[in-house]
Amino acid sequence: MGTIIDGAYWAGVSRQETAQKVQALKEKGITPRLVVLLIGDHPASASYVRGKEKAAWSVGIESEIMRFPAETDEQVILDTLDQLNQDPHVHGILVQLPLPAHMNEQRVVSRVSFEKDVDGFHERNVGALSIGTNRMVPCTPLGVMELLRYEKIDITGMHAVVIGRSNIVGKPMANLLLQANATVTICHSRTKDMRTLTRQADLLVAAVGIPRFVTAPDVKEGAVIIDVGINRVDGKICGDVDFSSVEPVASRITPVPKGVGPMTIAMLLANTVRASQIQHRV
Ligand SMILES: Nc1nc(=O)c2c([nH]1)NC[C@@H]1CN(c3ccc(C(=O)N[C@@H](CCC(=O)O)C(=O)O)cc3)C=[N+]21
Repeated sequence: MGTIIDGAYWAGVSRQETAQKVQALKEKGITPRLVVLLIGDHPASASYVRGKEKAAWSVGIESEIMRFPAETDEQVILDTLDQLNQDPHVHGILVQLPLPAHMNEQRVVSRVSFEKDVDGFHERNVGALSIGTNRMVPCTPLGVMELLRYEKIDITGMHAVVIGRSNIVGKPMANLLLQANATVTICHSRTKDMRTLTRQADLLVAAVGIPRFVTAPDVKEGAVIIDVGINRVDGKICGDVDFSSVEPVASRITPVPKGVGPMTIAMLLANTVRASQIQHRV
């Protein structure tokens, strides 16, 4: 039976560490500040954004949500970002994704100054990660690495298989695992005979966005299973892993909810503090 990794617990530990760093900054007269841009009225996005704001205040980070109607001109968003980039009281900027279809996602995301890019989506931060000079690292894969560290799982030499190749999770996840000396395989929608690959995984990261995609026959006995999926099925949230069939085969497994999700939020707060430190050179 796999031990369940308690992401909600570890996120609390991480938030406490962050809260102490916020205190230290405040003693120097610096109050970390995060601004979240929410464009359109995607209901899930609105709820995530409120969760982020609440978490920020809980560690002493000031947070503000700027809301824009879905039909807003992209130029209005770019101008807003230029202003926020200039504002010395703003340390972190996050543009909630997905954006309305008429906007160019990479253009908008890369308009955030790379020093305030707490999502780590700016081209410059992406490039830094790929050459190992990490600056801002995307929150979800960073949260996975923190979970592995907290759980004392040494991935050196492990065969890590990542399912999914998105810019937000799959690619940065593969880069971080590689930096930690895992042997990394990335699977995706065009991969042939995926099961043969996933069955070789000592560490399997599921980031496909398909509910219960990974089932017991995809998994090697004793593997560590990290479920990054957040899917809504019949009003309930479930992961990319079929938890009930996979859990008995795994050595450790993250649940959904209360697995990687809370760590993502905790890493957003940690990145905001890091951004404040970098901008004030402390
Ligand atoms: N620029 C940008 N950055 C993001 O980081 C980003 C984004 N856009 N767009 C949407 C996705 C989604 N995302 C989640 C983070 C935490 C939970 C989370 O903590 N979920 C709880 C459950 C919450 C619930 O019950 O609804 C859990 O897994 O336990 C979920 C989803 C961040 N995203």
